[in-house]
This record gives sequence, C-alpha cells and structure tokens, in this order.
Amino acid sequence: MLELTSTAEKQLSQISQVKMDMFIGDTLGGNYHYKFGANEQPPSANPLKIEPQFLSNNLAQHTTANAADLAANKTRTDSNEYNHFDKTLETRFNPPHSTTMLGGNALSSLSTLVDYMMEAMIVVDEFGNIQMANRHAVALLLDCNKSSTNSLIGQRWQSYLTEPQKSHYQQMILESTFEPRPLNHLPNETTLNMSNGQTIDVEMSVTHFPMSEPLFGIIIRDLSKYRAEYQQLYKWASTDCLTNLSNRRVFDADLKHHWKTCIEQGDPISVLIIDIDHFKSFNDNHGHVMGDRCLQKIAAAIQASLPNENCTAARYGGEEFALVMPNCDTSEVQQTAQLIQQNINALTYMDIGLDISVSVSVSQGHASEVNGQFRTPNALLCAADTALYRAKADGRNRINACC
Ligand SMILES: Nc1nc2c(ncn2[C@@H]2O[C@H](COP(=O)(O)OP(=O)(O)OP(=O)(O)O)[C@@H](O)[C@H]2O)c(=O)[nH]1
Repeated sequence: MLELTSTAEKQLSQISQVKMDMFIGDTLGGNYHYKFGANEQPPSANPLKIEPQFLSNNLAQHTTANAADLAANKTRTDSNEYNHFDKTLETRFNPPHSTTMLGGNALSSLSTLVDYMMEAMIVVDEFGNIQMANRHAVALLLDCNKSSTNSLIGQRWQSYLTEPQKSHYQQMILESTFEPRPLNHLPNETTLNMSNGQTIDVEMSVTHFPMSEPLFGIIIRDLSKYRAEYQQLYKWASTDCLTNLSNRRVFDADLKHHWKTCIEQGDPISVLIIDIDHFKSFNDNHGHVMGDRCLQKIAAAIQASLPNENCTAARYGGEEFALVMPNCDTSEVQQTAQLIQQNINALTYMDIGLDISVSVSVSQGHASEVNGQFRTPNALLCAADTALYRAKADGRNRINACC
C-alpha cells in the first residue's frame, strides 16, 4: 500500500486544476479532499478540504449535465452524424483554459494516480506516444493480464484508433499545441484496434494536463459486454421468436420509413399479405406442435422468395405474414407472390413426421402505391388486406391484386 506524502498531496492538489470530473475521498467516505474538474473553488476555508454537501451538490449537477449531453450526443450518433467532437459539447465542458501550468513534480503524482485508477487509463504526449499506462489499460488494449504496464509505453496511441477518429485525433493533437483550448472531451463511443487484430467498442474521454510539455489523460471503458447485451435485446424486441422473421413492430416501422422515402423520391412501394389456408384444420389434425413447425417452414419459404434485402418479411399475426417491398411496383410484387405460392405448394412435411399427402396453401393480397392513389401507408396496408379477403373468398390458394 502506497501512502501519499504531504508533498504528494500538494501535487495531487495541483492536478486538480485540470478539468476532470473526479473526486478523491478518504476511506471514511465523508472527507473529500480534492475535487477534479471544478471551476468553482470549494466553499471551505481550507482549499484542500471539501465539505460532503459541496460534493453531493456538485456531483448532482455534473451528473445531470453529463447525462443530458450524452443523451443528446447519442441521438446524434444514432442519426449517423459524425459528431464525436461536437464543438458545442466541447465549449460547454471546456471553459477557457487556465493559464496555470502544473509543476514538475505533478508528473510523478499523475503517474501514481494512473496506477491507482480502477479504469483503463493511459497518458500520451503531444505526439500521441504513450507515456503512462495502468494494468487495466494493458488488459484492455493488449488483451493480456500478464504483460507489464511497460508493454504499452512508447507505443503510438493512434495505432489503436480506427478511422475516421484516427485522423481526427491526429489533427486535434497537432492543433492542441497551438490552440488556447486544447484537446479535451467527455466520454464518447468509439472503436479501438487491439493488438490481437480484433476491435472493441469503447467509451473514451480525453483530458489535457497543462504541463510545459502537454500530456493527455485518456480513460477507456470497454463497452463490448453492453453492446452484446444491446444486440441480444434488440433481436428479441424485433424478431418473432417462432419464425425468426421480423415482428409486427418492425414491419410497421419499416412500412412507415420506406413509404416516406419512396414517396419523396417518386418510387413505387408495395405491400403483400399472406395468410395460411385452413390452418385451424391443420392444427386440429396434426396438433399445435406440428402447427408451429409448419409456420416455421412457411416463414422460411417466404423469406427465400424475397426479391432483395430491402424488403421486410414479417409475421403479422398468428398465421398471417406481411411483406413491405420498397421500389417494387405491381408486376414485381405479383411475381414475388407467385414465387411464394410455388415454393409453399412444393413444401412437404415428411421431415416433421407427417404423411407425404399433407400440403398447405396460402392466400395472398397485394397493393402498390405508384401514382399517388394511396394517401397513407395505412391505406396501402388496408388495400392489400381487402385484396387478401377477396383471394380467400374466391377459393383460397390465390393471389389477388388491389385494383
Ligand atoms: N400452431 C400454431 N397455431 C397458431 C398460431 N397462431 C395462430 N394459430 C392458429 O391459426 C388458426 C387460425 O384460424 P382461422 O383464423 O380460423 O383461420 P384458418 O383456419 O386458416 O382459415 P382461413 O384463414 O379462413 O383459411 C387458429 O387455429 C390458431 O390457433 C401459432 O403460433 N401456432
């Protein structure tokens, strides 16, 4: 256990002039000695002592502000805007830079701080060469718990970055040398190259330390676990678990999205609804377990009949499926319906233990928006449903187009 001397305390206090959201507290939990990132001076007679009340107020403020900005940042990221270094964000969180330079001894205190950090942290110089690293950084970037922290020293930080961030950071590091407001930013999501050739999704913040030769503290948080969980949750929320097709939520969203794009660009869009004929009888004759297997086989036949990957095939209800087909006109949707009919009529159910004589057919109805005949996506969907109703009424195993 390394005890900080009073000199080290002073040095840590110096580092606290850097704009980082960080507090250092003692083991009793109440006496917070240093506040990193505060623009305000602590309301205490002793500048090294900060009252717990001051801490909780400031933490609350910082947390709220960070959450709001991250939410805004995320929204922009979702809309695919390249915004990793959004100027508004930087300006808000990086008030005009203090002219105070950290003293020479601050370097050894910074090194101690990096070692003690419970998150992966590296410190790079103005050329991007790694000057300090802790064991968490080694474990993350080198994917190894055994290498010493020296393994990262001297390596170029940029080699871990992926484009377009790589060029962007390169530029920002260069500019940091001349600009009054140096490279500083809150945690942003990005992708890093690891030494084993794989990539990892991380959240990364950069803090400038105003030494005579500037240093940048980089804190990296591995997001892989959260990304994998997010992807799993997204799959569950968007997929029909029996057939693996998209669910109705995705169908509705895709129809709305493609409708907007196609109408704006003057392209056609079609909807096809497919309903299994006499499926109640199938269930009654063969049981619901076989009924489930039949639904899976029909879903696979529908998916295999799609003309291109822009089309969405969804399970719309119990034994009903629906397709949204952007850029497809009446003849294209009719061709797809014919292929689906052909593929489903050709299915046998011997692989699930049923007799060779068992067969299943579907009825289909479709509608296309080509010349402004439908005002809304819902009107197009209703027209396809009406066409399906007629296909059923006309004897089933049929395709009917809305006219
Ligand atoms: N096995 C199974 N059956 C389902 C599922 N969802 C709905 N069904 C069955 O699908 C059948 C639908 O019956 P109906 O609406 O009368 O339709 P149909 O028998 O296909 O008759 P038509 O559509 O008029 O040709 C019902 O027996 C439901 O129990 C499911 O997930 N699995």
